[in-house]
Amino acid sequence: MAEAQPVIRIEGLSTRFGDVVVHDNLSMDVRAGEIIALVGGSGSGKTTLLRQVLGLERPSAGTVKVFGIDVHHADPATLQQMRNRWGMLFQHGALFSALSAFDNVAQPMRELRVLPEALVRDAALLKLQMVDIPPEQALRMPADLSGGMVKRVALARALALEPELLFLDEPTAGLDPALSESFVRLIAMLHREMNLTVIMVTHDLDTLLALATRIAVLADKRLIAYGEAEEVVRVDHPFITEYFLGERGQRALQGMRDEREKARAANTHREYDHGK
Ligand SMILES: Nc1ncnc2c1ncn2[C@@H]1O[C@H](COP(=O)(O)OP(=O)(O)OP(=O)(O)O)[C@@H](O)[C@H]1O
Repeated sequence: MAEAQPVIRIEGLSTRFGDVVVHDNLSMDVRAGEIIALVGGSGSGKTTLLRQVLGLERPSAGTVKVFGIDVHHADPATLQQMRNRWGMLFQHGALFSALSAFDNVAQPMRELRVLPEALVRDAALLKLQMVDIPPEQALRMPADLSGGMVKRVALARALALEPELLFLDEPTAGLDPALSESFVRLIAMLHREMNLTVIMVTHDLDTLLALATRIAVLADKRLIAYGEAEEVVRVDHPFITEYFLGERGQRALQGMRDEREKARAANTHREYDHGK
């Protein structure tokens, strides 16, 4: 059977700023339902790549297709339609400070100019509820919200148009470990329930090992590894050794293995119980 078309296809992408080459002939696919973590050292070109996939920046060479459409050659109407099919959570400037939490989430729906206000209201409250913001908190202004709440409202906003594809730029940056963990659980739940494909840039090992189905590692202007965590850590490269195999990395990897073992044991029990 032919494989389904990837949600994102990057082919032969090169980026240079003046004399500085950031990406050199980079290719990668993202399949429906995956959670891809994009990692790499500072300045390795992660944010630039994300912005290129979103059509905000043009690469010097190569193509980026999202939903099978070339992002950099789509006409404005097509690009707008594509934008309505993806959501993004930026690390900074995630919310409009002059709008309440509710209005921030409602805004992408209002911009469509086709939905009746009653529907916008219900949908915005539902999205806020999904991220655990109760209706009585919905009219609070961003300045009055905690960092964790701002992230959750921004996530609700990214999900406002029921996207198929979600971009996350450092989703847990600035959150303490407990809040990070609950944010990770929230993303995992939304991924399952909304059939999302997710691509995230993150420095946080615990986040990426808990969520990513595949990890893409950018270094030396190339994708030096792209695969499941256990495959990636076997690639012999100084960045991978330093990032994944230091003390913190080893601890996070062990945590991931323990979680998977627990899930496997729970599944085996379930199958056994069904079989009885
Ligand atoms: N518009 C631009 N003009 C010139 N140079 C740029 C521009 N945008 C990015 N760069 C350079 O491209 C390189 C990659 O930047 P980018 O922000 O994509 O890296 P990153 O991997 O996201 O880094 P970090 O983890 O520190 O955020 C850097 O050297 C940066 O200075």
